Amino acid sequence: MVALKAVRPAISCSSSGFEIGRSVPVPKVGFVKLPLPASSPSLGLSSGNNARWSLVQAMEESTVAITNDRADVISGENLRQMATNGKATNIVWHKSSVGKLHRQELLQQKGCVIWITGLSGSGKSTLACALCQALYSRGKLTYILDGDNVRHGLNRDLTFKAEDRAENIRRIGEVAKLFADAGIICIASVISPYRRDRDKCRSLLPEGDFIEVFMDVPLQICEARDPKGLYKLARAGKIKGFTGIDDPYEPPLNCELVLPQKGSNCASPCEMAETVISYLEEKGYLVA
Ligand SMILES: Nc1ncnc2c1ncn2[C@@H]1O[C@H](COP(=O)(O)OS(=O)(=O)O)[C@@H](OP(=O)(O)O)[C@H]1O
Ligand SMILES: Nc1ncnc2c1ncn2[C@@H]1O[C@H](COP(=O)(O)OP(=O)(O)O)[C@@H](O)[C@H]1O
Repeated sequence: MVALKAVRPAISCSSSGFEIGRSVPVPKVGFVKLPLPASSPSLGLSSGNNARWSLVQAMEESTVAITNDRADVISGENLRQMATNGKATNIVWHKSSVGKLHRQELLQQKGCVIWITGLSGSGKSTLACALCQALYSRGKLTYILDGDNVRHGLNRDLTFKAEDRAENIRRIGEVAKLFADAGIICIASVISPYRRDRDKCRSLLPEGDFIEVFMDVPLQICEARDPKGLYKLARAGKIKGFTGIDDPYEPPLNCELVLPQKGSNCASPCEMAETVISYLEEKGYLVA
């Protein structure tokens, strides 16, 4: 049994067998103090005096859960972003009278993130543009976050080392979350080679709103395309740590859509865009 202590205003609740991924109902408005797991090798946590705590702001009938070393509101009022987090403390979410539902009503669509992952040259940017165009012609608002482009501004300080790639993906995931909250269909087109980094972005969004699309194109085809000549440079040793050559790419294990290369044939970008649009229609993202 783990007691959850309220800080302000006074509330309390408790849970038995509190584990990673388990959720706890929160009875009233306020802050709950959640113990992070006492011992979890995967999180690198230790027990006893080193046990860590996390403050989460919650409302009546919200549900709080611990995932990825972090406590968060996962249902009830849409307050996921309210968690005291990282190095920032004593921060309180300021709510607007115009919310996501109003914006979605205005746009006649639902905000979500379409996360296109795959090797360099697999066709991520081409699909992103085709999708943007096809949705635009249906009167739907999208915004593309392309890895190459974001690295010209927001992420210009980042290299291609694993930790910088992780930070690149974290920032893009957070920005994509804001676009989705704006009611926009956000299309992220990034190699995002590590499963863990992609899964963290998924966990930022409500269930269903992160739609992972894998460009399943073999390395030899991407390399033969080589539109920027980067594979050639990587093979010549002039670029170190190039994804697929001397840096890893971890394909998704369980994503929403796989756009496969069949032998030397590949669906056209427009056909691929239609596949994604059919998915959005089926899941209700193209209506408010
Ligand atoms: N070392 C290395 N490895 C992979 N890619 C490289 C590298 N150096 C530069 N580039 C170019 O950067 C583009 C990928 O940026 P991303 O932000 O999508 O990469 S990542 O998600 O952080 O791995 C990628 O663009 P795309 O070809 O559109 O994928 C490359 O053009
Ligand atoms: N569906 C497709 N069929 C054939 N060629 C494609 C397709 N999609 C993209 N390409 C070509 O592949 C190359 C890489 O596409 P790009 O979208 O830049 O990939 P990425 O963004 O993954 O690096 C480009 O020359 C593009 O014209």
